[in-house]
Amino acid sequence: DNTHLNACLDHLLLTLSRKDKEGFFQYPVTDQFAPGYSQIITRPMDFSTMKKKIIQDDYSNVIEFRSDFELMCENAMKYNRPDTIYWRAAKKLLATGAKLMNKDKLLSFRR
Ligand SMILES: NC(=O)c1ccc2nc(N)sc2c1
Repeated sequence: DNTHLNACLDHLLLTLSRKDKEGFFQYPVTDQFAPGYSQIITRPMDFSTMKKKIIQDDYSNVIEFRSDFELMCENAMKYNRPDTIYWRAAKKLLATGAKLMNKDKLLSFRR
């Protein structure tokens, strides 16, 4: 059962979500706000979608959760130019996530 994993993922999501004070990553990006977004970004991801996936038991481990988080940040660094607040927020968020879900540290959690 995913009970323990989901509790961990909820904690990670809350911690990462709190870093996004401007709310750039809370909900799916619409073409209305970001012209041409759906043509440029083939695999959209955002915190609300990640929350839904936790509730639906879609994640089997933290690695899968981290992949969606990284996808979300990389999408923003692909669509937005480096001199934008969105690109800079994504880069900063990505660094926060890397520390929180450090690859080496996670290996020690494996059975
Ligand atoms: N996550 C993103 O890439 C993102 C979010 C919000 C937003 N609003 C705009 N006017 S462009 C834009 C991009």
